[in-house]
Amino acid sequence: ALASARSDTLIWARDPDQALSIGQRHVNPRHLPDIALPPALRATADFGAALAHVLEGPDQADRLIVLGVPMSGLADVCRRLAQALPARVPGSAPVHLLWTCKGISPDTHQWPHQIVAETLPGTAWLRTGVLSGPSFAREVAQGLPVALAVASRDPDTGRAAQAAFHGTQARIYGTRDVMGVEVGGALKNVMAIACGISDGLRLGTNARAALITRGLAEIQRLGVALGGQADTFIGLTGLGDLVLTATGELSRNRQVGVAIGQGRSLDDILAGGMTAEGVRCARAAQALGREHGLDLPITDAVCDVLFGGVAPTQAVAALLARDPRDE
Ligand SMILES: NC(=O)c1ccc[n+]([C@@H]2O[C@H](COP(=O)([O-])OP(=O)(O)OC[C@H]3O[C@@H](n4cnc5c(N)ncnc54)[C@H](O)[C@@H]3O)[C@@H](O)[C@H]2O)c1
Ligand SMILES: O=P(O)(O)OC[C@H](O)CO
Repeated sequence: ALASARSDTLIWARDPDQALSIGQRHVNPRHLPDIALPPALRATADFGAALAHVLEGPDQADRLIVLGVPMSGLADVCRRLAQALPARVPGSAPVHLLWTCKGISPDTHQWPHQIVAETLPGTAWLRTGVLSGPSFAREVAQGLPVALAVASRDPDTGRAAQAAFHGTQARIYGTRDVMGVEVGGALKNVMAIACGISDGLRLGTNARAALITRGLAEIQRLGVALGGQADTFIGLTGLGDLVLTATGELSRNRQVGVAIGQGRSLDDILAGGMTAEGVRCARAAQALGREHGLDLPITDAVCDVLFGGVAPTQAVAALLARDPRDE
């Protein structure tokens, strides 16, 4: 999306073959082999060169770095940045740093913004935020329209993202609610697994709608307890991303759920190395819910099925057998 909006976009890929293919042949053979990437897109495997491109490039007005790695790689890339960033940035304009990952650290239960703050202590010129919302990479790479949100405590970061992404394809909305956006992004993956399980069991569209709606209530309950704003969860990064991921066939989290509902084992499904962030963050979400005394029944059911040896049909029966309550 960035490369179609501006011609000075450079991708850093740690694998030199990937970088060569993206930069020279404009194709990503590993993830999107059938899609032609914008011809102006450049790529490098040299981290220092990529950073210099941002810091020393001609357009100092809106210097933007987007970290497109999964949760498991976020701390690592931030540490690389911390080592490579100069003490004083050339020029006077700030550098804006966005991340796209959706999840919770399985070991420390940290949210992405907490990992960024810990590994990259802020300087006056580095402004940070999360880029999130309903966005299958394949559709974005095909040039189809997409609406996203950038959450940052610094409104300039939202404005920088708007300036960089807005074009014919993307709209970016700004918000200050970093926690709400990150909770929505992480928990919708858990709910997508639940919906996938339900669809794999052929429980019907009524059941799926119930899971989406009650799943959203669960996401909002945790998000508000952690300091997020209630209305964030009916926006792009809450309801929007939940609907996309719980119903869209391109979702890897949903695919995991469908395969489990059809009787496959988690180990077998993940053997090919697929990224399904909901699997890695479900237990952390459950633990955070317990810490805050919250009822998260769908998250509990997903954990029971993924890690507790509970059969999907048993988990559904347990959800239906819960005591009646007000909506
Ligand atoms: N794929 C999507 O449609 C999509 C859309 C929106 C948000 N997201 C979120 O963005 C994040 C990344 O998703 P993805 O699908 O691109 O994941 P991915 O697993 O395909 O990883 C993206 C790239 O990051 C690289 N990477 C991983 N760890 C790294 C490290 N330590 N250093 C350098 N590179 C590293 C991988 O090799 C890969 O090329 C996830 O948290 C996902 O939830 C994905
Ligand atoms: O393929 P998934 O399930 O990781 O979902 C991708 C994006 O998060 C959708 O917004």
